[in-house]
Amino acid sequence: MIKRIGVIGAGQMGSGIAHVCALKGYDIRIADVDQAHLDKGIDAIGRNMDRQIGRGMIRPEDKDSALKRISTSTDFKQFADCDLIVEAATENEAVKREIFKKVCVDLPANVLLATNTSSISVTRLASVTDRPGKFMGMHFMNPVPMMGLVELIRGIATEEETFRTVRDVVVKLDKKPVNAEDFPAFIVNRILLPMINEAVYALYEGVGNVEAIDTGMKLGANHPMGPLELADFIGLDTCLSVMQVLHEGLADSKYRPCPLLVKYVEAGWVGRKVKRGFYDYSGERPVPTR
Ligand SMILES: NC(=O)c1ccc[n+]([C@@H]2O[C@H](COP(=O)([O-])OP(=O)(O)OC[C@H]3O[C@@H](n4cnc5c(N)ncnc54)[C@H](O)[C@@H]3O)[C@@H](O)[C@H]2O)c1
Repeated sequence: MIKRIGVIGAGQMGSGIAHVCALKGYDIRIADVDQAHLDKGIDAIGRNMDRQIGRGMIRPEDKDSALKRISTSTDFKQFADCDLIVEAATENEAVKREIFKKVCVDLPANVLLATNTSSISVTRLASVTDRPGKFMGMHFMNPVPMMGLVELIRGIATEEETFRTVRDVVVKLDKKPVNAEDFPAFIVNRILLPMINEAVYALYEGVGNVEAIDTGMKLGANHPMGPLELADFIGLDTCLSVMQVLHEGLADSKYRPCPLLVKYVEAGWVGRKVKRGFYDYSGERPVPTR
């Protein structure tokens, strides 16, 4: 039975996961590289809960009790009394491998580990831990409080009990679990990210400008967000990492990341989180950059 959940990474996904788990009564411990990232994550949780209060989805007292259930530290030792740890750090395999090696030091053997990776092999990440049987993929969607789906991915060694326990948590969070096999980018991003990459190619080749491409897909395909707006929301660094995993993992040129996407990431224009991506977010309204 899971009561206490550790979250590694206080970015948009880690803070979202902590948010929904705390509202459902789980005690939460969050870690990040420094206190500034942790404080930013806690601020985001508070702001997003205020938005839910404004929409009548939760009560102010729900926010207060959920925030009291969350603690933060840069030290992984805080996870010693957790039942499950969900890793939601930067989408970079080397970073995640280091985290999983480090978190296993002195961690009680019964603690389950999950990764929120968008694309990286769950089996490979599990292999650096001391407990591949107690490891699996738990892929939440962004923004976590709004999105109803969680992809569940078994690594080759994942034990049935691990899978059932993590699945129960997802159901308790009122999210719909779907099972995906451990192939690069699983189901949702295998389909979504090549579409986003294609939109960047359309921009790169001058088929349309940012506004035309996003309006085209919103009104022409009934998508709630245009692909470039969505890319900025996901984070262009994450989009590029997923395309690289698809390209390398499936060895098919159809997944080649668009050079313009690479350039934006090289420039540090990684989307909404830095106020600059395919749109400029520094003013009151997003302004297309091309
Ligand atoms: N952005 C999305 O739409 C989305 C959706 C689903 C899954 N994901 C996945 O979730 C994960 C996080 O993505 P995000 O969008 O929250 O990224 P983000 O850039 O918003 O946050 C990443 C956080 O990880 C922290 N971090 C980096 N190295 C760390 C370390 N060694 N120890 C502890 N913390 C560390 C960073 O400081 C940062 O706060 C990635 O694996 C990503 O692929 C993202």
